[in-house]
Amino acid sequence: MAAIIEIDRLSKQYGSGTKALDDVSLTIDEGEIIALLGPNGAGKTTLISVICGLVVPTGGTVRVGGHDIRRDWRAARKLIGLVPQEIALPPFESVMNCVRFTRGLYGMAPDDAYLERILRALALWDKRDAATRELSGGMKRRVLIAKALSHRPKVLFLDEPTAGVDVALRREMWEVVGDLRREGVTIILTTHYLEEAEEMADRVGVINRGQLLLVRPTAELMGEFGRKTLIIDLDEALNAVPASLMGRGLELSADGRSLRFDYDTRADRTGIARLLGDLAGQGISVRDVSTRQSSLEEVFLSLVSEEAA
Ligand SMILES: Nc1ncnc2c1ncn2[C@@H]1O[C@H](COP(=O)(O)OP(=O)(O)OP(=O)(O)O)[C@@H](O)[C@H]1O
Repeated sequence: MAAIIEIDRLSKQYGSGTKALDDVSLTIDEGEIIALLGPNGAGKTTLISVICGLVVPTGGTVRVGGHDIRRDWRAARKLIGLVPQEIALPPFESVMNCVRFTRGLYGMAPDDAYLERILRALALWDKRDAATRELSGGMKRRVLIAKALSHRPKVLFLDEPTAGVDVALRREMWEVVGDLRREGVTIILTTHYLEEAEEMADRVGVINRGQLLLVRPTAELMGEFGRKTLIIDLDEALNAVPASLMGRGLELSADGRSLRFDYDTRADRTGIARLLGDLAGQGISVRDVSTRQSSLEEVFLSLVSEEAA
């Protein structure tokens, strides 16, 4: 797949001395959805702002559709739509006029047929003549998306699209993003919600203190998190894992009273039934079994705290 965004060794140090981006490199392919995860102040908004030409980097380069964002900013900007974190709309303007106006800012000829399509897709067509102050918070957010799409960008940035919105609305936003992807729009979103990244993104990038700690396909990450641990509490303590059960990845606790067994939840055969059968065959009686699973949340937190250490 062709690369649409190429970020090479990007850094940004603000005048205050804060290093918001530290040597970030990332290539994003056309049509993919990538979620950037990271705690407050990690540098997510700065990264988006640099790509969109709103913040000047102190080092490195960014190309959008092959155009350098600094030397060739006009061509790069045309390919980009940005949905900012803050909702700011002219309160007395109608929805349709807002969207028309934004399209005009990009120097594009009027195209009401296209704008109708996006307003319909965003379930705003019925509200096209309403003043924006009459809309609910969720509708306002969708107007921001309509504005960002008004010039038919190839790349859409969503900066915390569902911050502070309720569960139903969050699901609705996810659907909108899914529809955009089907249209071939590349989407980069920032979020604090791991569930959101899981639900929508092809790849997840974790940013902390200006550094991109990892970028991995979501399915691959989820695959890792698909691993579970079975904890088997024993009636009587063992001194060691029985020889006949060696090589199965069993781990005995320090007090000898429980065994841990890692398995893949998605495997056809997890090996649990056989293991329990074999334990019984060895005359080892089991008092209780429980499972635990590390979530994306835990892995994310451990990554971020390792960095801080
Ligand atoms: N205009 C600015 N001047 C000085 N420092 C800034 C400016 N904008 C952001 N910063 C600092 O840069 C760092 C990264 O901020 P940024 O807004 O990019 O983080 P973020 O990951 O988007 O956070 P959040 O999740 O809270 O939106 C923070 O330490 C922030 O205080």
